[in-house]
Amino acid sequence: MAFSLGAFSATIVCKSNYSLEAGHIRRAAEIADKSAGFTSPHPNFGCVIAVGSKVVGEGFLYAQGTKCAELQAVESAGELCRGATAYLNMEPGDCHGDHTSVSSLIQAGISRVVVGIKHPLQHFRGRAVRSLRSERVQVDVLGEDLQSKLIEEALKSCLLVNAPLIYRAACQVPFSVLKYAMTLDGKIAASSGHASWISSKESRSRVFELRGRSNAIIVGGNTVRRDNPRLTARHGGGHLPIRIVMSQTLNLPEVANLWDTSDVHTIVATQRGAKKSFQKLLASKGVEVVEFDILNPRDVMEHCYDRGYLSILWECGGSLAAPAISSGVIHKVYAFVAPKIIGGEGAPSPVGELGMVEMSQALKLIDVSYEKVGPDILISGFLQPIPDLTPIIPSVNETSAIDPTVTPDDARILFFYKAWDPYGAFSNFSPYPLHMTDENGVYLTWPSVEHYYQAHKFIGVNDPLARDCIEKIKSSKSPEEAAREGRKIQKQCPDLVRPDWETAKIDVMYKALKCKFSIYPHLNSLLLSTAGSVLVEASPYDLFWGGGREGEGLNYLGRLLMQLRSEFLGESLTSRVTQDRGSTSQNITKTNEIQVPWKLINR
Ligand SMILES: NC(=O)C1=CN([C@@H]2O[C@H](COP(=O)(O)OP(=O)(O)OC[C@H]3O[C@@H](n4cnc5c(N)ncnc54)[C@H](OP(=O)(O)O)[C@@H]3O)[C@@H](O)[C@H]2O)C=CC1
Ligand SMILES: Nc1c(N[C@@H]2O[C@H](COP(=O)(O)O)[C@@H](O)[C@H]2O)[nH]c(=O)[nH]c1=O
Repeated sequence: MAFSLGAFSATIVCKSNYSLEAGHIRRAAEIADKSAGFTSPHPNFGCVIAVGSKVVGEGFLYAQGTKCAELQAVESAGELCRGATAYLNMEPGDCHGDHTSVSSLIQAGISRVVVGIKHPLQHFRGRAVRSLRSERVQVDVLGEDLQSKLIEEALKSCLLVNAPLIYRAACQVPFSVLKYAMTLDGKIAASSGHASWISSKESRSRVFELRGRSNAIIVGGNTVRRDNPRLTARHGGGHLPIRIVMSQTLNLPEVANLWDTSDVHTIVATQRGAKKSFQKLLASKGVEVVEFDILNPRDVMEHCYDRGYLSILWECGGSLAAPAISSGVIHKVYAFVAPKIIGGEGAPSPVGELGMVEMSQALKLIDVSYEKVGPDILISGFLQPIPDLTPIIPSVNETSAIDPTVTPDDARILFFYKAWDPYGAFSNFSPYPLHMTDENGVYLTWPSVEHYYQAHKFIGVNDPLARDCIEKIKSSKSPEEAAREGRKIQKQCPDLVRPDWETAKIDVMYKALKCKFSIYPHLNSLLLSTAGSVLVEASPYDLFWGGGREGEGLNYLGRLLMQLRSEFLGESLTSRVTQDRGSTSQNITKTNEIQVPWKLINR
């Protein structure tokens, strides 16, 4: 949609009104932050539409796949959008190719957009800004087009809201926060190891909120032995992070709160080969065990990065906090200081041996905040400054993903995983609604392939509970919620799962993929544009649908997409292997024999 030059020039604002501008951007950042951690991992977007000082519309993204912040704000402002200014904490990513964020602003007649920060990922960076400008919408980016002390502060609030994404993108590990509660004399427990409680109820509620913003909470084996923690977010609703225990010895109790995985998943990270019998016991309780050659904080963080985590909260004691700090994976510290003295020469302190001998070597926190929480003081600050992304991204590793002409090895492999990655539209979590008939020929709409797939675990089961589960999954707000719901019910109520699920699931998936790539022309083109490349879902832990960390996964999602591509290209690979016109699962089994050896390629 084009605008007349007259309308454009009439909306040039006086840039001296920085206090107003900064206020609206800070509000966009504030509402963006409301969804932090709720459905992870996704960036936080907020949009405020204003006419002068008056806010006429607001919106924030709840999770990927839900209505974008800009569209919500436009809908709430209605006709008042015409000629108004939209304030965005971050440039939209439009990772699903639908461009709703940008087009909703343009179509509503927004004449100026103020952007807090450009998108941190290189393949999105500047794209939405260019699209808006090409439609003659005036775009001002903080720090580039607008500069002042107030603007700098507003820019900082935007950086803080998406700090996890920025650190993750720049450092190739998730954003990590070390949190501890200590007495005024610097102890995190009495010399007996007893620690409940040092901080006040108010402080501990604050910790629940911090947990709710994180993808995972980490503790060491000793904390499990000593405290038997639950590590859940109990502040009333919101996201529940998974729990990670780092234990070299696996000398852990057979019964522990963390082994109850009915609501939240637990991972035990350990040394390769440690106590196999205990590993089996954990597995029987639904706890995932991940072995590392040498267990250390950096490798565990790289593993978490591969799993797509944005933000980690370390709630360990000092002996684990020290190597985490010295290996450079901790970015921020939250210290709750209680006005209590416990004494005790052997009482543990928050950070163990760092090898420093002079005070001048001490690590100095940056951007320190002091806050009174109940009777305690919360001191927080960064150990590493928020990275400046411009020169760092893309990293060498990212280049091959961004530019498909760059190949990591001889064969051309396109990895996809998270929905906002360059080929993220191939992910089942990318939010493309499917319109499909059910077994009675009735048209139904599924918000994503993931919703469809998860619900089909329970379809055809003659039990009203199964039908309730289907409805619950179908109405899940996001693909992540649908996945969580489907997996949870499957685990807790195996009787509700259709008996043929293991043999039917590939056909169910193929049907959903075929619908997705048939009804969205740009997805169809994207899939066809990959002809000649091997598609691999880079999921490090789903060894059926994904490719695994080192190629140990079966990559069925990648295989089905390649099969679909062949079908669309009219050169069915399977028909060359076999004339069998049977089910997809039969075809795919035969196709296995001629798969490109992508597993040989080291990512
Ligand atoms: N006030 C507070 O905020 C907190 C207090 N605490 C208290 O602190 C005490 C426990 O402290 P602490 O033993 O330091 O804490 P942790 O148990 O959290 O960390 C140490 C344990 O981590 C495991 N680990 C795995 N990899 C490493 C590695 N590379 N380096 C070191 N350890 C590794 C080991 O488990 P394994 O031995 O199984 O191999 C080790 O014993 C308890 O008394 C607890 O109550 C704990 C957390 C917070
Ligand atoms: N003692 C202590 C903390 N300890 C941390 O909290 C964990 C217990 O969590 P949960 O079982 O979920 O209540 C414990 O294992 C340790 O990691 N935290 C605090 O905020 N203040 C405190 O005084």
